[in-house]
Amino acid sequence: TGSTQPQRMLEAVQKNATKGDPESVFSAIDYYCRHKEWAMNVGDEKGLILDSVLTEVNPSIALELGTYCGYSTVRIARLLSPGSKLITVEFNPAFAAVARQIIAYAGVQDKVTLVEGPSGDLIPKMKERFGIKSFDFVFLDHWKDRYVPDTKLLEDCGLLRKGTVLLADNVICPGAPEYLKYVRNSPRYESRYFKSNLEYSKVEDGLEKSVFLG
Ligand SMILES: C[C@H](C[C@H]1O[C@@H](n2cnc3c(N)ncnc32)[C@H](O)[C@@H]1O)NC(=O)c1cc(-c2ccc(F)cc2)cc(O)c1O
Ligand SMILES: [Mg+2]
Repeated sequence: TGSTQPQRMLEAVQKNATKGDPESVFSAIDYYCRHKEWAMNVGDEKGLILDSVLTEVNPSIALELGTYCGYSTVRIARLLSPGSKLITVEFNPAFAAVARQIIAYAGVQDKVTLVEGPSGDLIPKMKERFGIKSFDFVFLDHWKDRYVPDTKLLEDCGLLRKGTVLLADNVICPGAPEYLKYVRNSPRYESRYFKSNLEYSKVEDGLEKSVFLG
């Protein structure tokens, strides 16, 4: 009955996943999006790269830009150590409403703070609103032409520290060419490209991992 695609994804989760089991939640979404309706989740293939970078970083405080329906929110939150937090930013209220339900169904809501609004407005308020000193990890997955301005904003707001890891989705498809130029040419970042495929497809895409050097 779900009239929108995000609502149909939520239905697929409620029908096929086990409440409180994050793995079953994102697996149900992957199955639905691979076999029924494509959707712009980071997906299972790039998701494995996300998992491995997260396990390496083990962030105490993480930021996600572009929640969409919460697929990567659940993937990230399930790997966080006890007491660690993920702040995720989404400006589309309809997407945020579905994401909240998927996050709750997975049982990771205690680790996640979903903030509704545009990243450009919210990033400057992070310190005061959430008492954050700096982020250990940032997952960029929102409008691709916001990657550079928001990275600069994070720098200017003192929200990055020596060693903060930025991981950017879609640097090939749809593409974030300005962002690749920025992090690859800047002496303040150590950057590496993880080649993969666009979610649920054979088209090339990849994740760019960039360590802020301070
Ligand atoms: C941008 C979206 C992801 C979400 O980001 C929220 N958002 C935006 N700008 C802001 C902000 N400034 N602040 C807060 N939230 C924000 C939005 O509402 C979406 O829910 N992601 C994509 O468009 C996306 C597209 C594709 C894709 C690839 C090939 C195709 F043929 C077609 C589409 C693949 C992907 O993997 C994506 O990630
Ligand atoms: Mg993406």
